[in-house]
Amino acid sequence: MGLGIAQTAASSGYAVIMIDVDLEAAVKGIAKIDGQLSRLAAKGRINEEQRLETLGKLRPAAGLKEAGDAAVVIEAAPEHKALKLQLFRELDQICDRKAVLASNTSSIPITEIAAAAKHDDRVIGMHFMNPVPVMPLVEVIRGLATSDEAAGRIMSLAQAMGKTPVEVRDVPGFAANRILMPMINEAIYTVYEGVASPAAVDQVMMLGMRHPMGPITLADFIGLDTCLSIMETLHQGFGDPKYRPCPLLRSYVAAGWLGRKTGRGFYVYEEQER
Ligand SMILES: CC(=O)CC(=O)SCCNC(=O)CCNC(=O)[C@H](O)C(C)(C)COP(=O)(O)OP(=O)(O)OC[C@H]1O[C@@H](n2cnc3c(N)ncnc32)[C@H](O)[C@@H]1OP(=O)(O)O
Ligand SMILES: NC(=O)C1=CN([C@@H]2O[C@H](COP(=O)(O)OP(=O)(O)OC[C@H]3O[C@@H](n4cnc5c(N)ncnc54)[C@H](OP(=O)(O)O)[C@@H]3O)[C@@H](O)[C@H]2O)C=CC1
Repeated sequence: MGLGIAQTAASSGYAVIMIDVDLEAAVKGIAKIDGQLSRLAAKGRINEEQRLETLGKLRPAAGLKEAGDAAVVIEAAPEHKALKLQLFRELDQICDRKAVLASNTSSIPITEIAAAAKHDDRVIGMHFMNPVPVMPLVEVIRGLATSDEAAGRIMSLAQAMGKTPVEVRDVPGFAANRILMPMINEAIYTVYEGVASPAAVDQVMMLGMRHPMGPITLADFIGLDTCLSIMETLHQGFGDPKYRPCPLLRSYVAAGWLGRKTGRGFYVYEEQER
Protein backbone atom coordinates (compact mmCIF):
# COMPACT_ATOMS: atom_id res chain seq x y z
CA MET A 1 0.00 0.00 0.00
CA GLY A 2 2.88 2.33 0.79
CA LEU A 3 4.18 1.98 -2.79
CA GLY A 4 0.78 2.71 -4.33
CA ILE A 5 0.27 5.77 -2.12
CA ALA A 6 3.79 7.06 -2.88
CA GLN A 7 3.33 6.53 -6.63
CA THR A 8 -0.04 8.32 -6.66
CA ALA A 9 1.21 11.25 -4.56
CA ALA A 10 4.36 11.68 -6.70
CA SER A 11 2.43 11.52 -9.97
CA SER A 12 0.12 14.20 -8.54
CA GLY A 13 3.15 16.48 -8.09
CA TYR A 14 4.03 15.96 -4.41
CA ALA A 15 7.59 15.43 -3.19
CA VAL A 16 7.49 12.07 -1.35
CA ILE A 17 9.90 10.60 1.20
CA MET A 18 9.37 6.83 1.31
CA ILE A 19 10.39 5.70 4.78
CA ASP A 20 10.93 2.06 5.68
CA VAL A 21 12.80 0.47 8.58
CA ASP A 22 15.27 -0.76 6.00
CA LEU A 23 16.73 1.60 3.35
CA GLU A 24 17.19 -1.25 0.89
CA ALA A 25 13.45 -2.01 1.05
CA ALA A 26 12.63 1.63 0.22
CA VAL A 27 15.11 1.60 -2.70
CA LYS A 28 13.54 -1.63 -4.01
CA GLY A 29 10.13 0.02 -3.65
CA ILE A 30 11.18 2.82 -6.00
CA ALA A 31 12.31 0.22 -8.56
CA LYS A 32 8.85 -1.41 -8.30
CA ILE A 33 7.15 1.94 -8.85
CA ASP A 34 9.41 2.49 -11.88
CA GLY A 35 8.15 -0.86 -13.19
CA GLN A 36 4.53 0.36 -12.87
CA LEU A 37 5.36 3.70 -14.52
CA SER A 38 7.17 1.94 -17.37
CA ARG A 39 4.05 -0.17 -17.97
CA LEU A 40 1.93 2.98 -18.08
CA ALA A 41 4.44 4.55 -20.50
CA ALA A 42 4.41 1.44 -22.73
CA LYS A 43 0.61 1.76 -22.93
CA GLY A 44 0.92 5.46 -23.83
CA ARG A 45 -0.85 6.56 -20.61
CA ILE A 46 2.13 8.73 -19.61
CA ASN A 47 5.16 9.95 -21.58
CA GLU A 48 8.83 9.54 -20.76
CA GLU A 49 9.05 13.04 -19.30
CA GLN A 50 6.18 12.31 -16.87
CA ARG A 51 7.77 9.00 -15.85
CA LEU A 52 11.06 10.73 -15.00
CA GLU A 53 9.28 13.63 -13.30
CA THR A 54 7.34 11.22 -11.04
CA LEU A 55 10.48 9.21 -10.22
CA GLY A 56 12.31 12.47 -9.41
CA LYS A 57 9.72 13.25 -6.71
CA LEU A 58 10.48 10.03 -4.78
CA ARG A 59 13.25 9.78 -2.20
CA PRO A 60 13.94 6.53 -0.32
CA ALA A 61 14.81 6.83 3.38
CA ALA A 62 15.12 4.81 6.58
CA GLY A 63 14.06 5.88 10.07
CA LEU A 64 11.16 8.04 11.20
CA LYS A 65 13.39 11.08 11.80
CA GLU A 66 13.24 11.64 8.03
CA ALA A 67 9.59 12.67 8.50
CA GLY A 68 10.65 15.73 10.54
CA ASP A 69 9.91 18.33 7.83
CA ALA A 70 6.94 16.63 6.16
CA ALA A 71 3.65 18.55 5.86
CA VAL A 72 1.66 15.29 5.87
CA VAL A 73 2.66 11.79 6.99
CA ILE A 74 0.71 8.79 5.66
CA GLU A 75 1.52 5.71 7.73
CA ALA A 76 1.14 2.35 5.92
CA ALA A 77 2.94 -0.11 8.22
CA PRO A 78 1.42 -3.57 8.89
CA GLU A 79 -2.02 -3.78 10.52
CA HIS A 80 -0.84 -4.26 14.12
CA LYS A 81 -2.21 -1.92 16.76
CA ALA A 82 0.90 -1.93 19.00
CA LEU A 83 3.11 -1.01 16.02
CA LYS A 84 0.81 1.83 14.94
CA LEU A 85 0.70 3.23 18.50
CA GLN A 86 4.50 3.19 18.69
CA LEU A 87 4.83 4.89 15.28
CA PHE A 88 2.35 7.66 16.15
CA ARG A 89 3.95 8.23 19.56
CA GLU A 90 7.29 8.78 17.82
CA LEU A 91 5.94 10.71 14.83
CA ASP A 92 4.17 13.14 17.16
CA GLN A 93 7.51 13.98 18.75
CA ILE A 94 9.51 14.10 15.51
CA CYS A 95 7.14 15.97 13.18
CA ASP A 96 6.56 19.68 12.85
CA ARG A 97 3.57 20.77 15.00
CA LYS A 98 1.69 21.82 11.84
CA ALA A 99 2.06 18.41 10.17
CA VAL A 100 -1.03 16.19 9.77
CA LEU A 101 -0.45 12.56 10.79
CA ALA A 102 -2.66 10.20 8.76
CA SER A 103 -2.97 6.43 9.07
CA ASN A 104 -3.89 4.12 6.19
CA THR A 105 -5.14 1.57 8.75
CA SER A 106 -7.91 -0.55 7.31
CA SER A 107 -9.73 -1.22 10.58
CA ILE A 108 -8.16 0.10 13.81
CA PRO A 109 -10.17 2.98 15.32
CA ILE A 110 -8.38 6.30 14.79
CA THR A 111 -9.23 7.49 18.31
CA GLU A 112 -7.16 4.58 19.70
CA ILE A 113 -4.19 5.41 17.43
CA ALA A 114 -4.47 9.16 18.15
CA ALA A 115 -4.34 8.51 21.90
CA ALA A 116 -0.66 7.64 21.47
CA ALA A 117 0.06 11.19 20.25
CA LYS A 118 0.19 14.22 22.55
CA HIS A 119 -1.26 16.38 19.77
CA ASP A 120 -4.18 14.09 18.97
CA ASP A 121 -6.06 16.77 17.01
CA ARG A 122 -3.80 16.24 14.00
CA VAL A 123 -4.26 12.45 13.74
CA ILE A 124 -6.72 11.15 11.13
CA GLY A 125 -7.59 8.09 9.02
CA MET A 126 -6.84 8.26 5.28
CA HIS A 127 -7.80 4.81 4.01
CA PHE A 128 -6.80 4.13 0.40
CA MET A 129 -8.00 1.09 -1.57
CA ASN A 130 -5.80 -1.48 -3.29
CA PRO A 131 -4.44 -1.02 -6.00
CA VAL A 132 -4.09 2.63 -5.01
CA PRO A 133 -3.30 4.07 -8.48
CA VAL A 134 -6.52 2.51 -9.85
CA MET A 135 -9.18 2.71 -7.11
CA PRO A 136 -10.94 6.10 -6.75
CA LEU A 137 -12.06 5.82 -3.08
CA VAL A 138 -10.38 7.18 0.03
CA GLU A 139 -12.25 6.68 3.30
CA VAL A 140 -11.58 9.63 5.63
CA ILE A 141 -12.04 8.96 9.34
CA ARG A 142 -11.91 11.54 12.12
CA GLY A 143 -11.03 10.40 15.61
CA LEU A 144 -12.81 12.02 18.56
CA ALA A 145 -10.15 14.73 18.78
CA THR A 146 -9.41 15.30 15.07
CA SER A 147 -9.57 18.99 14.17
CA ASP A 148 -11.61 20.41 11.29
CA GLU A 149 -8.37 21.77 9.89
CA ALA A 150 -6.73 18.34 9.70
CA ALA A 151 -9.89 16.83 8.15
CA GLY A 152 -10.11 19.63 5.58
CA ARG A 153 -6.46 19.20 4.60
CA ILE A 154 -6.83 15.44 4.13
CA MET A 155 -10.05 15.81 2.09
CA SER A 156 -8.21 18.31 -0.17
CA LEU A 157 -5.14 16.10 -0.43
CA ALA A 158 -7.24 13.08 -1.46
CA GLN A 159 -8.88 15.18 -4.18
CA ALA A 160 -5.53 16.55 -5.35
CA MET A 161 -4.39 12.92 -5.68
CA GLY A 162 -7.33 12.30 -8.03
CA LYS A 163 -9.40 10.41 -5.42
CA THR A 164 -12.92 10.80 -4.09
CA PRO A 165 -12.84 11.13 -0.29
CA VAL A 166 -15.83 9.77 1.61
CA GLU A 167 -16.08 10.59 5.31
CA VAL A 168 -17.22 7.78 7.60
CA ARG A 169 -17.43 7.34 11.38
CA ASP A 170 -14.68 5.98 13.58
CA VAL A 171 -15.80 2.41 14.39
CA PRO A 172 -13.82 -0.86 13.95
CA GLY A 173 -13.42 -1.59 10.20
CA PHE A 174 -14.97 1.83 9.35
CA ALA A 175 -17.46 1.27 6.47
CA ALA A 176 -15.43 -0.38 3.69
CA ASN A 177 -14.08 -3.35 5.63
CA ARG A 178 -17.16 -3.79 7.79
CA ILE A 179 -18.94 -4.66 4.54
CA LEU A 180 -16.15 -6.27 2.47
CA MET A 181 -14.29 -8.39 5.02
CA PRO A 182 -17.24 -10.45 6.38
CA MET A 183 -17.96 -11.36 2.74
CA ILE A 184 -14.37 -12.51 2.23
CA ASN A 185 -14.43 -14.38 5.58
CA GLU A 186 -17.69 -16.09 4.53
CA ALA A 187 -16.13 -17.03 1.18
CA ILE A 188 -13.28 -18.69 3.12
CA TYR A 189 -15.85 -20.52 5.33
CA THR A 190 -17.49 -21.74 2.11
CA VAL A 191 -14.17 -23.34 1.13
CA TYR A 192 -13.51 -24.56 4.73
CA GLU A 193 -16.87 -26.32 4.92
CA GLY A 194 -16.31 -28.00 1.54
CA VAL A 195 -19.18 -26.24 -0.20
CA ALA A 196 -16.99 -25.16 -3.12
CA SER A 197 -13.33 -24.92 -4.13
CA PRO A 198 -11.56 -21.53 -4.08
CA ALA A 199 -11.83 -21.32 -7.88
CA ALA A 200 -15.54 -22.20 -7.79
CA VAL A 201 -16.28 -19.57 -5.10
CA ASP A 202 -14.45 -17.00 -7.23
CA GLN A 203 -16.39 -17.99 -10.34
CA VAL A 204 -19.70 -17.73 -8.49
CA MET A 205 -18.99 -14.16 -7.43
CA MET A 206 -17.42 -13.03 -10.71
CA LEU A 207 -19.92 -14.59 -13.09
CA GLY A 208 -22.95 -14.34 -10.82
CA MET A 209 -22.41 -10.95 -9.17
CA ARG A 210 -20.07 -9.34 -11.70
CA HIS A 211 -17.33 -8.76 -9.11
CA PRO A 212 -14.08 -7.88 -10.97
CA MET A 213 -12.16 -10.38 -8.80
CA GLY A 214 -13.51 -13.32 -6.82
CA PRO A 215 -13.34 -12.97 -3.00
CA ILE A 216 -10.67 -15.66 -2.57
CA THR A 217 -8.43 -14.03 -5.20
CA LEU A 218 -9.12 -10.67 -3.56
CA ALA A 219 -8.14 -12.06 -0.13
CA ASP A 220 -4.81 -13.25 -1.59
CA PHE A 221 -4.40 -9.83 -3.25
CA ILE A 222 -5.04 -7.91 0.00
CA GLY A 223 -2.87 -10.28 2.08
CA LEU A 224 -4.31 -12.99 4.34
CA ASP A 225 -2.51 -11.56 7.40
CA THR A 226 -4.20 -8.20 6.79
CA CYS A 227 -7.60 -9.94 6.29
CA LEU A 228 -7.15 -11.79 9.60
CA SER A 229 -6.12 -8.63 11.47
CA ILE A 230 -9.20 -6.81 10.16
CA MET A 231 -11.52 -9.68 11.20
CA GLU A 232 -9.93 -9.72 14.66
CA THR A 233 -10.43 -5.97 15.04
CA LEU A 234 -14.11 -6.34 14.03
CA HIS A 235 -14.59 -9.37 16.33
CA GLN A 236 -12.94 -7.79 19.36
CA GLY A 237 -14.26 -4.30 18.69
CA PHE A 238 -17.94 -5.23 18.36
CA GLY A 239 -17.87 -8.40 20.50
CA ASP A 240 -20.24 -9.96 17.96
CA PRO A 241 -19.66 -13.64 16.99
CA LYS A 242 -20.76 -12.91 13.43
CA TYR A 243 -17.25 -11.50 12.86
CA ARG A 244 -15.33 -14.60 14.06
CA PRO A 245 -12.39 -15.27 11.71
CA CYS A 246 -12.57 -18.56 9.78
CA PRO A 247 -10.15 -21.19 11.24
CA LEU A 248 -8.87 -21.86 7.70
CA LEU A 249 -7.81 -18.20 7.43
CA ARG A 250 -5.95 -18.55 10.74
CA SER A 251 -4.19 -21.72 9.49
CA TYR A 252 -3.01 -20.08 6.28
CA VAL A 253 -1.59 -17.11 8.18
CA ALA A 254 0.10 -19.46 10.71
CA ALA A 255 1.67 -21.33 7.77
CA GLY A 256 3.04 -18.08 6.33
CA TRP A 257 0.83 -18.48 3.25
CA LEU A 258 -0.10 -14.81 3.15
CA GLY A 259 -1.26 -14.58 -0.46
CA ARG A 260 0.26 -12.92 -3.48
CA LYS A 261 2.99 -11.14 -1.51
CA THR A 262 4.54 -14.43 -0.28
CA GLY A 263 3.89 -16.35 -3.51
CA ARG A 264 1.30 -18.61 -1.92
CA GLY A 265 -2.13 -18.16 -0.38
CA PHE A 266 -5.24 -19.93 -1.62
CA TYR A 267 -3.48 -19.86 -5.00
CA VAL A 268 0.19 -20.07 -6.01
CA TYR A 269 1.84 -17.09 -7.74
CA GLU A 270 4.87 -16.77 -10.00
CA GLU A 271 7.56 -14.22 -9.08
CA GLN A 272 6.35 -11.70 -11.73
CA GLU A 273 2.81 -11.72 -10.28
CA ARG A 274 3.96 -10.64 -6.78
C1 LIG B 1 -8.41 -4.20 2.55
C2 LIG B 1 -8.75 -2.77 2.58
O1 LIG B 1 -8.54 -2.14 3.60
C3 LIG B 1 -9.39 -2.04 1.49
C4 LIG B 1 -9.16 -2.55 0.11
O2 LIG B 1 -8.32 -2.08 -0.58
S1 LIG B 1 -10.14 -3.79 -0.37
C5 LIG B 1 -9.66 -4.12 -2.03
C6 LIG B 1 -10.32 -3.16 -2.97
N1 LIG B 1 -9.94 -3.51 -4.29
C7 LIG B 1 -10.66 -4.32 -5.06
O3 LIG B 1 -11.73 -4.75 -4.68
C8 LIG B 1 -10.04 -4.67 -6.37
C9 LIG B 1 -10.92 -5.57 -7.18
N2 LIG B 1 -10.26 -5.84 -8.44
C10 LIG B 1 -10.28 -4.96 -9.49
O4 LIG B 1 -10.88 -3.89 -9.42
C11 LIG B 1 -9.55 -5.37 -10.72
O5 LIG B 1 -9.43 -6.76 -10.75
C12 LIG B 1 -8.13 -4.72 -10.87
C13 LIG B 1 -8.28 -3.19 -11.04
C14 LIG B 1 -7.23 -5.00 -9.69
C15 LIG B 1 -7.45 -5.30 -12.09
O6 LIG B 1 -8.28 -5.07 -13.17
P1 LIG B 1 -8.36 -6.08 -14.41
O7 LIG B 1 -9.22 -5.44 -15.43
O8 LIG B 1 -8.69 -7.42 -13.92
O9 LIG B 1 -6.89 -6.23 -14.88
P2 LIG B 1 -5.99 -5.29 -15.74
O10 LIG B 1 -6.55 -5.11 -17.13
O11 LIG B 1 -4.65 -5.92 -15.62
O12 LIG B 1 -6.00 -3.91 -14.97
C16 LIG B 1 -6.91 -2.84 -15.21
C17 LIG B 1 -6.14 -1.56 -15.03
O13 LIG B 1 -5.64 -1.46 -13.69
C18 LIG B 1 -4.21 -1.30 -13.71
N3 LIG B 1 -3.65 -2.06 -12.57
C19 LIG B 1 -3.93 -3.32 -12.23
N4 LIG B 1 -3.25 -3.65 -11.12
C20 LIG B 1 -2.52 -2.58 -10.78
C21 LIG B 1 -1.61 -2.30 -9.73
N5 LIG B 1 -1.32 -3.19 -8.78
N6 LIG B 1 -1.03 -1.07 -9.69
C22 LIG B 1 -1.31 -0.14 -10.63
N7 LIG B 1 -2.17 -0.34 -11.63
C23 LIG B 1 -2.76 -1.55 -11.70
C24 LIG B 1 -3.76 -1.90 -15.02
O14 LIG B 1 -2.52 -1.33 -15.45
C25 LIG B 1 -4.91 -1.52 -15.95
O15 LIG B 1 -4.75 -0.16 -16.36
P3 LIG B 1 -5.29 0.36 -17.79
O16 LIG B 1 -6.78 0.14 -17.78
O17 LIG B 1 -4.91 1.79 -17.76
O18 LIG B 1 -4.59 -0.45 -18.81
N1 LIG C 1 -3.42 -4.77 1.70
C1 LIG C 1 -4.45 -4.02 1.38
O1 LIG C 1 -5.18 -4.33 0.42
C2 LIG C 1 -4.78 -2.81 2.18
C3 LIG C 1 -4.09 -2.53 3.35
N2 LIG C 1 -4.39 -1.38 4.04
C4 LIG C 1 -3.67 -1.05 5.26
O2 LIG C 1 -2.42 -0.47 4.88
C5 LIG C 1 -1.40 -0.83 5.84
C6 LIG C 1 -0.29 -1.56 5.12
O3 LIG C 1 -0.83 -2.68 4.49
P1 LIG C 1 0.03 -3.59 3.49
O4 LIG C 1 0.79 -2.75 2.56
O5 LIG C 1 -0.92 -4.60 2.96
O6 LIG C 1 0.98 -4.27 4.59
P2 LIG C 1 2.29 -5.13 4.47
O7 LIG C 1 2.43 -5.78 5.79
O8 LIG C 1 2.24 -5.96 3.24
O9 LIG C 1 3.41 -4.01 4.22
C7 LIG C 1 3.75 -3.08 5.21
C8 LIG C 1 5.13 -2.48 4.92
O10 LIG C 1 5.56 -1.75 6.08
C9 LIG C 1 6.90 -2.13 6.38
N3 LIG C 1 7.12 -1.97 7.82
C10 LIG C 1 7.06 -2.92 8.80
N4 LIG C 1 7.34 -2.35 10.00
C11 LIG C 1 7.58 -1.04 9.78
C12 LIG C 1 7.97 0.05 10.61
N5 LIG C 1 8.15 -0.12 11.92
N6 LIG C 1 8.14 1.26 10.04
C13 LIG C 1 8.00 1.44 8.71
N7 LIG C 1 7.65 0.44 7.86
C14 LIG C 1 7.44 -0.77 8.40
C15 LIG C 1 6.95 -3.57 5.92
O11 LIG C 1 8.29 -3.96 5.75
P3 LIG C 1 8.68 -5.54 5.82
O12 LIG C 1 8.01 -6.18 4.67
O13 LIG C 1 10.16 -5.49 5.72
O14 LIG C 1 8.16 -6.00 7.15
C16 LIG C 1 6.19 -3.50 4.61
O15 LIG C 1 7.00 -3.02 3.56
C17 LIG C 1 -2.12 -1.68 6.91
O16 LIG C 1 -2.53 -0.84 7.94
C18 LIG C 1 -3.32 -2.24 6.15
O17 LIG C 1 -4.38 -2.58 6.97
C19 LIG C 1 -5.33 -0.49 3.61
C20 LIG C 1 -6.00 -0.71 2.44
C21 LIG C 1 -5.81 -1.91 1.66
